[in-house]
Amino acid sequence: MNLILLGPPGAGKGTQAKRLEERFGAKQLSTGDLLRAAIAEGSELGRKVEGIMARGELVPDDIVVDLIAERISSPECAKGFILDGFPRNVSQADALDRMLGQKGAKLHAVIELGVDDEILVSRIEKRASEMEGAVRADDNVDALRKRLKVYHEQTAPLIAYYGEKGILKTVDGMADIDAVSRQIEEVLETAA
Ligand SMILES: Nc1ncnc2c1ncn2[C@@H]1O[C@H](COP(=O)(O)OP(=O)(O)O)[C@@H](O)[C@H]1O
Repeated sequence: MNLILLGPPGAGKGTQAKRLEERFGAKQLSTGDLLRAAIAEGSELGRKVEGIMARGELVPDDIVVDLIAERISSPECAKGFILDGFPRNVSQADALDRMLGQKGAKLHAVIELGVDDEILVSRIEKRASEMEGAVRADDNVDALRKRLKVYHEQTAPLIAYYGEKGILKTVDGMADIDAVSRQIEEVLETAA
């Protein structure tokens, strides 16, 4: 099962990706998590992306495309993958298409979690206040606004991109976590 979870920051992609991982044995690949791990390690890559991420901007395509290309063919993805945070623009989606073409693999579905901007801002503020000292560098209101702007300008066009390919499934991301999971299971049954 090869899936993409699409949706704005704070839509709950990570939470649903973890649940899908348990359910199907497919591997969650979160570019945000991979980049944060590189920063935590203090690697050259981490140093390169740290400031960009803190500002809520996108890191260069070649960096995230390489991160994904490396993992998608690894044994951990033997049962498939759940992409969370990638692709984030059309050029990344085209790169993914080429990668999958080379492997002879295909995407089963792209699941869009639909959420209102206002609800997102309050979710992120809540996340920031709950995490206190451990807050992510980009979980402040300015960076969030920037991330939402980038989402609308660069990532939202992927809704039409995958809609045209006939593999887009939209669920209501504002429902509670279990209800979102159930909706995803339902749309996957029809996608199989
Ligand atoms: N596919 C990607 N392309 C470019 N930058 C990315 C990508 N994935 C993650 N990032 C960087 O990591 C940051 C955090 O991403 P992520 O963890 O997915 O959080 P969120 O969905 O809450 O914004 C982004 O704002 C961006 O700087």
